[in-house]
Amino acid sequence: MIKVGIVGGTGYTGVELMRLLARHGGVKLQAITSRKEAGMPVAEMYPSLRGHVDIAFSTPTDAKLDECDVVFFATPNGIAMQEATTLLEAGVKVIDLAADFRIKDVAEWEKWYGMSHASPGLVAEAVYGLPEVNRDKIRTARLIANPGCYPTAVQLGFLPLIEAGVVDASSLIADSKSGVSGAGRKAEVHTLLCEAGDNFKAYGVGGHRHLPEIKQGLAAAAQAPVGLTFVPHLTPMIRGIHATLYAKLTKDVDVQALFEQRYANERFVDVMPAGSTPETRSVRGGNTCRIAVHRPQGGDTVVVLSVIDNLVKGAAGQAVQNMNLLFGLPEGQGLDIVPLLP
Ligand SMILES: NC(=O)C1=CN([C@@H]2O[C@H](COP(=O)(O)OP(=O)(O)OC[C@H]3O[C@@H](n4cnc5c(N)ncnc54)[C@H](OP(=O)(O)O)[C@@H]3O)[C@@H](O)[C@H]2O)C=CC1
Ligand SMILES: CC(=O)N[C@@H](CCC(=O)OP(=O)(O)O)C(=O)O
Repeated sequence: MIKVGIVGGTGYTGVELMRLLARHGGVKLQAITSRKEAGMPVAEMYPSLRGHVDIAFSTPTDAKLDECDVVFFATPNGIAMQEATTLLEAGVKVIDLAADFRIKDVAEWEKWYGMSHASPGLVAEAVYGLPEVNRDKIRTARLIANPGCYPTAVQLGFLPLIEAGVVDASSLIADSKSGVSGAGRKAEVHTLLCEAGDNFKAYGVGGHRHLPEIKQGLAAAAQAPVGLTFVPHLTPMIRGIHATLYAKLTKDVDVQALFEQRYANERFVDVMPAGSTPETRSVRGGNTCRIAVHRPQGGDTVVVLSVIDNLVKGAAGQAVQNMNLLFGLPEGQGLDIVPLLP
């Protein structure tokens, strides 16, 4: 059994990790931290986990994380970078669900995240945990930078076109919408029901911190810099990301065949039949990224529709997928979930 620790167990990605790991079969939840709820049984705070998780939250200092085989950081940005070195030196693998190790250019990371990096020396070693791109590197890594939610949906949607070199990579557009759980469980005015319910708005139009992350991944695929306009929106749903992606074709290709070939062996990317429109509810609670590709009126604009559950393929599910790869387990273990409908 792999001994697992979770730092930040009271948040939405933390409780989602527990939901997935409780039915995984190959792990033992050894320690789950909370500063505010230390001492409280996990299942008392989250009755959905009654009968599945029988330990209590402990403080990060009491948690004996160095006795784990792997520690997930389901914490705000800036926490894992302070703790990772000690854990790695103790032989513990680290999966950071936050952004501390995602951007290879440390100065660029510091600019977007507004803080100094505490472990710049680890950034080069960290492997960006998008299995559909970096599977072999993930298998041998010690430190995983789990991708952001928007970056997962947007990169998986653009990658077949960029890798094949069939679009103008200087003028990509990603029009993306997220459910409110993407903002986490902390209390904030903009996520109150009366603010976010029955409402729809763009934010971060002038620049969102996921922009450099997406551009880094797409530039690696293009082997050249890319130009991207990325506009996120907050939608009045709890879970889900819907990314509508636009690119200009530079070659007349069968885009449906291109996507089907690229993802033929990818268990967690589903390319729908031509003409389909994926819905966020078709992936709710599951680890699948569901994609449809269109060429409206047969023109040279390709439109990709990409949906994920932000808490699963966009966070905790992808983190479990990465853990499975790190420990040589079947990649889909614990992730064979049929989404919840309606
Ligand atoms: N929500 C989403 O859809 C996605 C989130 N992410 C990223 O995952 C991370 C977690 O997100 P989410 O679960 O939504 O966040 P939440 O705000 O819901 O939870 C954050 C957790 O971190 C703990 N925490 C906060 N500060 C510290 C600290 N200084 N030291 C230790 N623990 C701390 C909190 O518990 P306590 O205060 O009790 O210690 C809480 O359990 C974030 O970095 C987020 O950006 C990534 C992709 C998608
Ligand atoms: C709806 C909402 O607020 N979403 C968050 C992004 C989700 C997230 O958790 O950011 P990381 O992936 O970088 O960790 C935001 O836009 O800030």
